Amino acid sequence: MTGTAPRAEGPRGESQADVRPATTPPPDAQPPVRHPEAPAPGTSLGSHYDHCFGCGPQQVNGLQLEARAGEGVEVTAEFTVKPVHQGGPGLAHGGVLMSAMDEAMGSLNWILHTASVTGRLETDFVRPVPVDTVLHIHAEVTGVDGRKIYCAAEGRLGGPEGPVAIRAQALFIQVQLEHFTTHGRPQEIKAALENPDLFKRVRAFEVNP
Ligand SMILES: CCCCCCCC/C=C\CCCCCCCC(=O)SCCNC(=O)CCNC(=O)[C@H](O)C(C)(C)COP(=O)(O)OP(=O)(O)OC[C@H]1O[C@@H](n2cnc3c(N)ncnc32)[C@H](O)[C@@H]1OP(=O)(O)O
Repeated sequence: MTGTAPRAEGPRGESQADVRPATTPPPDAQPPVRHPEAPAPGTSLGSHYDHCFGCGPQQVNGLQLEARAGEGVEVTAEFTVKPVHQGGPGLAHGGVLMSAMDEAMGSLNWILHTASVTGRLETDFVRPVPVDTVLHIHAEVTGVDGRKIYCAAEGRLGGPEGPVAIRAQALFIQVQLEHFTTHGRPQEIKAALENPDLFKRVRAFEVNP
């Protein structure tokens, strides 16, 4: 009996011939460029939104990730795994670890001076990550193709040179400020727009990309 061959399609319905890992830059992607007004290497990037699960200081059960600018189009960040982040007993939840990688790669926006959101995120979990561990994350942009921003990140245990526990690749898509104002719940958008620093900072990306 001959079975039906599985459909050879990519995540967005591409044919097999077009399938390439969606988070790997195509050969004609441009190398990323550090924006001239990007924060100086070593500078803390701060939170893009106080209530963000990834970086918001007011989100007490969030990740409270603090990223710093690197020399290139890269950032470093430390994530301390707390009991509230558990999956298995005494171990970090995989989805929480993915969030930390997502947030670290999202903070590359400040280095490129653009606003972008995650379109696709792929993760390899290499080692378990116990509660109380500090995950040392390094994230970088690997290529830019129009609105598509290709990123990669690693999380290491015990120090920036420690063993790799998690690897991620992502495709971020550049968006306008209206992405947030159109889709976000009105009460949070209103409050965010009343924060003039945040609004100016993000709007500046569109005026001076
Ligand atoms: C006043 C308030 C102020 C607040 C402002 C704060 C700003 C702070 C600055 C920065 C924020 C940083 C935040 C970091 C947080 C961590 C990051 C997250 O977790 S973000 C949340 C999770 N992600 C989403 O919710 C996206 C949901 N998806 C969408 O909204 C759309 O699908 C979107 C925008 C991603 C794309 O939609 P389209 O209509 O704009 O564009 P199309 O044409 O569909 O895609 C453009 C290209 O990208 C490819 N593409 C899109 N998604 C893809 C996918 N999943 N896989 C492969 N390719 C994909 C497409 O094939 C297309 O490629 P081709 O130009 O034709 O070559």
